Amino acid sequence: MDYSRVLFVAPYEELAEEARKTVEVLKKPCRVIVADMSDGAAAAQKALNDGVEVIISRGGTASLIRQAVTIPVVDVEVTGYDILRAFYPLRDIEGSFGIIGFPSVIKGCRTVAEMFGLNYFIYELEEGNDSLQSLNKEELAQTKVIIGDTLAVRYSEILNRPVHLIKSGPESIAAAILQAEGLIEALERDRAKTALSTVILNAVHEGVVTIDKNETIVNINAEALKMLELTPDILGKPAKTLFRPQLLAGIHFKKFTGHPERVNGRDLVLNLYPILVRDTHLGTVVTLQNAQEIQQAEYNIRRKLYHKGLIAKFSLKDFIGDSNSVHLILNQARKYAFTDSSILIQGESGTGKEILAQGIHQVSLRQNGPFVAVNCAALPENLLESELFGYEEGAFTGARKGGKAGLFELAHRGTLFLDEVGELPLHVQARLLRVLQEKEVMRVGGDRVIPVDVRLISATHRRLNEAVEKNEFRADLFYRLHVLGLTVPPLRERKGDIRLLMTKFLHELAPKLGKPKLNFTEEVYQAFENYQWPGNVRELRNCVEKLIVLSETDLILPESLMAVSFIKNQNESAHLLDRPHQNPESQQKALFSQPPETSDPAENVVSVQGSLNDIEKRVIEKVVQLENHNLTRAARRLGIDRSTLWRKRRQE
Ligand SMILES: Nc1ncnc2c1ncn2[C@@H]1O[C@H](COP(=O)(O)OP(=O)(O)OP(=O)(O)O)[C@@H](O)[C@H]1O
Repeated sequence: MDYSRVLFVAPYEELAEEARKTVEVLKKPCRVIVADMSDGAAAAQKALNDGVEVIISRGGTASLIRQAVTIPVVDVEVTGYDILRAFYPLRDIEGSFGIIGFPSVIKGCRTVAEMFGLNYFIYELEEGNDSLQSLNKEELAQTKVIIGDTLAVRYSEILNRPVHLIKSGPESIAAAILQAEGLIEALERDRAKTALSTVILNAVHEGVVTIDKNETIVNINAEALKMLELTPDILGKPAKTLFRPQLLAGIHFKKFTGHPERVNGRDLVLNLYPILVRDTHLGTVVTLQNAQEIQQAEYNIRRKLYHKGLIAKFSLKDFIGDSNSVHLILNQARKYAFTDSSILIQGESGTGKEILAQGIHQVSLRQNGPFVAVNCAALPENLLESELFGYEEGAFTGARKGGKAGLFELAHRGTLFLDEVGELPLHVQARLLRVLQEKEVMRVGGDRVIPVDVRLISATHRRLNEAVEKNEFRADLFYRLHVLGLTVPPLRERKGDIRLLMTKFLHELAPKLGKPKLNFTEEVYQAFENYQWPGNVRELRNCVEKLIVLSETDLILPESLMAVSFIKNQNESAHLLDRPHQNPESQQKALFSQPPETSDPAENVVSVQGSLNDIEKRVIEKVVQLENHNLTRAARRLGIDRSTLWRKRRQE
């Protein structure tokens, strides 16, 4: 114990003397001064500036000091020994005694006076009112001697009687000093705890504000001060200076987390925790987080976890073509890129719809965000919903522990590309519509909403407006997806692009395949221009690649076309080369034998030559055509899964 931390204010010299002796015996550092009543209080106040933390005093002086300072004041209690010591020498005095003092002294005195069989009267002083105004004059007149504490001694002249002071003995002084020491130790422990929690509170990255049960701010950490641009004088102010009263009203027994709120002009996310001690609400701890920082962190996590495959590879420059329609499409695409509206790209399979979607993302304001693509036809129906919207742990059997973020969440601040959007089942369409309206997703099996900022680009090879008419696609969703539209014509309608595409693909692929000098003959160019390309640019690219691989000289000759899958059959290739202006429909039909279709398309292909694969492919295409490009129905009719159908159509 530091010498300067405990001050003993003795109201009379003899007590001071006794205190000094006790201090020496106990070897406890304690400064002792003599000062009575208001002088004692003034001395105590002054001592605060010297770092005194506990004061010891006695009787009325102790009461006055307690009123003057905020630090703990220990009373030198009047013990039974002290009272006995005071009464013993007076025990043989004839006549009555007066006992004047504060309640703590009176009680013991009464017991001792009765033990000695004395006549006595009592005058009890009140804390804060130590006047003798209501003293009974008659009683006083019969009294020979007064016993009391320092106050009685002070009034001895007015009382006009001998006054015997109840002095404090060494035991009570020692008890007070030890109690003061205990208080200093408790203060130390308290300080250590406070220092620890202050360090913890200031080390956390969140703002923390503590409010007591009277809704007063009692603690605020450095981060909260910084976040809200406040100074520490906010302490002691009502909580409503910072928070809406309604916000705190409900926080008595239940924590409340993730609450977006504007505090002191800043957008924050608040968590409120009630402080409960044995079910009694003692206050609230509010933690504050910067809404933007949370979003950024969430976004970084999303990117980190799913960085693979979330980047757009193609730019608009990769969309090759010199026809008017291609120029028009690219022009529109560049304009659309600068908006945030949904885009629907329509066009046959292989016309480059995904290249356009990626290209738009690359020039859009979201270019640094993720590009997430999903093929709605390639995913089994039962998986589609959880893939798009994510799921919470335990949402269904086999759901991953901790749940899983959906593609919408992954595409946050970026673009989500829904390929084959026309294949979305109706119940998923309803959910998608809600997400687009609310701009937030709820994971499957979850109950919290997650705000998402996603630009949607969809693509379809179906005529979606016809699907709407047939009630296969929701009209409201169609209009939401089709705010802006792009239609990519099939390759057969822009034959002028064929030569350019052939050359580009040749220049891109031939060096990679170790045949940098390779060229097409004019006849091959023409044959390509004459073909109808049902698989569009994808098919053309694959054809070029195969021709490169199969070529044995530096020139690709018309004869090489025989080896290409779509015209593998010699008759067919001759047929295609001979009749360049045939329309696509009749050309498709030509792939099937005569007589024309019966009710079961499979019957139409029995006589078609070629490998089993070719025949299967033709059956599939025929059924897809008969089902008006509705892949779900086509798959059902073929007796295969929708995703299998999608895979088979893509297979070479
Ligand atoms: N205009 C184009 N320029 C260059 N390559 C193209 C073009 N159009 C298509 N391609 C080629 O065709 C392939 C398929 O393109 P993409 O996947 O964008 O077509 P899609 O219309 O989305 O097809 P699907 O409807 O079957 O998904 C691309 O990988 C690319 O090689």
